[in-house]
Amino acid sequence: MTFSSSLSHRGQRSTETDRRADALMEEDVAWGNGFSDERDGDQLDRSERAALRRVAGLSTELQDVTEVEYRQLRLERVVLVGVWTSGTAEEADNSLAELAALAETAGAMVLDGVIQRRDKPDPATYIGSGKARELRDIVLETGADTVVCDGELSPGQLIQLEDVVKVKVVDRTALILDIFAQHAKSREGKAQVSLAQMQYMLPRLRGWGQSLSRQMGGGGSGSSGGGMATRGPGETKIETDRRRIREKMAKMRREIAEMKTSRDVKRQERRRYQVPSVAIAGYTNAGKSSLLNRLTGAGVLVENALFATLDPTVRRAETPSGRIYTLADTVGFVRHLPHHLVEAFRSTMEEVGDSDLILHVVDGSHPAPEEQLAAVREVIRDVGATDVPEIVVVNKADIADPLVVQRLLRAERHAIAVSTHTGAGIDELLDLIDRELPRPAVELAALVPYTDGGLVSRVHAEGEVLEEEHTAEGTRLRARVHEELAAALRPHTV
Ligand SMILES: Nc1nc2c(ncn2[C@@H]2O[C@H](COP(=O)(O)OP(=O)(O)OP(=O)(O)O)[C@@H](O)[C@H]2O)c(=O)[nH]1
Ligand SMILES: [Mg+2]
Repeated sequence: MTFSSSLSHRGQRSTETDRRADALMEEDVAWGNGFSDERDGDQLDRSERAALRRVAGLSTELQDVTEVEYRQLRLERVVLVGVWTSGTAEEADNSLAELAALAETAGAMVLDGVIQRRDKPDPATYIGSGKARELRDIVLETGADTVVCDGELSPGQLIQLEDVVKVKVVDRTALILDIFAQHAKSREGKAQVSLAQMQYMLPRLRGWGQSLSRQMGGGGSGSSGGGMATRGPGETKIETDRRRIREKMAKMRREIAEMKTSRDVKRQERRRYQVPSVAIAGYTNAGKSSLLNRLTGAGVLVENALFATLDPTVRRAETPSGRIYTLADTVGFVRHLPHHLVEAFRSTMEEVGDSDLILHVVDGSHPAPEEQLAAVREVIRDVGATDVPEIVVVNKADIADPLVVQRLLRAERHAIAVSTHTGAGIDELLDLIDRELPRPAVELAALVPYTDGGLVSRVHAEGEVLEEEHTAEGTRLRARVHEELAAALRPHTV
């Protein structure tokens, strides 16, 4: 392959897809490279991680220096395009604004965004063919190198739209997958994302026949009209690639299952000690990590980028009355979460379903907070977490329209307005958590000798002290505790 051929629009897709396909088929896909399970977000800031990612990406594709510069530029200049099929113009704008935020999170520079009103996406080119040609003009005017579509496109649509606009076309699903890949930190998170990427790419492999066959010196490369499958040696190569990806996926599923087991064990351990668990859920960028920081003082990564958090980070926290509970930060939800990702992240979300209380954080300053609440609830329903009590935490009260905050507080049965920035409402929230946490089952009275002081500390941490008095014989307690602790206290009960 000559460099000039890689500059043709076909070549662009080919080199990109070569790289992705190769990366997927390498024995060790980037996860599992020394990142431990315990890495949970406060170690690297995002620019460092992004820098790490870029270098790692280059090392697999580096062919010559000119090409490196070309690639770096290429990913960063995008034009967005959406098809507006239903709802108001404002909703359509919000959707595109969200796509812009996603693209920026992925490291792209957004140059322009266009929306087309139509009943349904065009089966051939997503937007109508006339609009596709206009889009081509915008691409030329702005010097964009990538078009990002606000939906999931079929392999055929991607290719046909690329043929018109003559730059790379990416859909929302691929974009979200890319962000997930950049941000997954734990071994399990990385494995889940890789699996989801493979699932997304498998049916799209056919369109890459050209590049794959060219790679092995097959005949298909320069021939015109070979956008879809090419026959001959390339076909065989694609079949081999498909089989290898399927094998890799099976292996990954097994490994994910094992990782899940070890996480379940940890969770059961927490259960055994009856530590109540609180999960912070909510739309991406709502302020979940900021809230975790406020409530626990943990230094978890916070930034104004979508999906800053991908792996659940679990912290120990304490209610004002001194009861211990765990507080888990979770990955942000987003509308139209690609189906594969809902599946892939099910295990992460199970944590939400398993918790005793959900703090559902919503950004009160967002133009459509109700939509975000609904989108998150849909996923919560998906993972069967509907029985878990929920507190709606309307965040960013410092910058939100007070009328919107009032509207939300009125509409939600169990809601509180806070600002993690100013700290407003946080004390009330802590009290609310204290009230909502499940009460330990056994109420008892005991006289614990001072020689057994450890037991008293446990009652404070794991149970709920109702009365306490220090007497000559020891500590006199009335408390609610869980079964196991009740058994330990039995010799001293009065
Ligand atoms: N003005 C204001 N900004 C806030 C508040 N809470 C969070 N933010 C900002 O909102 C952005 C997102 O905060 P995060 O805590 O990272 O949000 P998140 O929900 O964890 O986001 P993801 O992990 O990406 O899903 C950051 O820029 C925060 O500084 C608040 O109370 N007021
Ligand atoms: Mg976060």
